[in-house]
Amino acid sequence: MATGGAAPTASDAGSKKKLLIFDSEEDLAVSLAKYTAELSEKFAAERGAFTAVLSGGSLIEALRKLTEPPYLDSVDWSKWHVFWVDERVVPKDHVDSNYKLAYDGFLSKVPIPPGQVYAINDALSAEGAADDYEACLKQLVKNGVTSMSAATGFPRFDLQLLGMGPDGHIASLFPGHPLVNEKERWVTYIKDSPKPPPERITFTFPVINSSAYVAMVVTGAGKAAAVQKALSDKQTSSDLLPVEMAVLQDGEFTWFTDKAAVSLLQNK
Ligand SMILES: O=C(O)[C@H](O)[C@@H](O)[C@H](O)[C@H](O)COP(=O)(O)O
Repeated sequence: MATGGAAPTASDAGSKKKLLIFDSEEDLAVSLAKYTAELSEKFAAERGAFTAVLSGGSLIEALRKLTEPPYLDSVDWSKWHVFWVDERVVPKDHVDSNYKLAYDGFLSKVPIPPGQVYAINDALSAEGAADDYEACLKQLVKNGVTSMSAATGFPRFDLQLLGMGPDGHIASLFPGHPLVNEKERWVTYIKDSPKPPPERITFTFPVINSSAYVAMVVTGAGKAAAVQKALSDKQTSSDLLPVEMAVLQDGEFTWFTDKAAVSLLQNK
């Protein structure tokens, strides 16, 4: 059931998957800022750090309310540690860089200490950058900045803020690509991404699925078919879209959607 006004619809109450449907992208952005600020406060209090993972794409625009009052002043930005779930292997000032996208739209507007923003090493090859990023994560686990999941043996990020492509991909994990089956690596690379640019590094499913919280931010009619497949009651185990493989081991997964994105769902 869709709701009127700014109030979201929550289904699956009680389970660890939630579906929020907003009337507009503006309402979604307001709610996403509140959700993220509350988790930042929770983890800063509990562990003295907040590890936030960003994707590229439209997500960064959806985070814009965090750069405005009240959050600009009320969030303890000094506790934030920022990572990328995937990054294109291009220079950091390149128009395709997810770092540049996030910097221009979000990071340049909030006082996160620059040493706590973990961009890829853009001087390396895709393979080298993935190795380097994984080594950086291992160091941060040792330092206690990033938690480990006792259940999975993979790092447990506090919040992963993810988008989904119209084909159901998340991070740089694309439908039918062998990388979706990676079980050992924390970070890996792809040189034949169907979405340009072709060379990227990406978190693997074991890392995504070890998260404490995931916000899956999906808007627009172009995503409706993938949302329908992912959220319809008739789940099949074969031929899963990457977004359907995002199943948290011990965490809370929240879909932030708008009406267009859920327009093909029967039971809203
Ligand atoms: O580097 C990337 O390409 C992104 O991280 C990618 O995984 C993105 O999140 C989705 O493609 C959704 O992008 P949109 O929200 O722009 O559709």
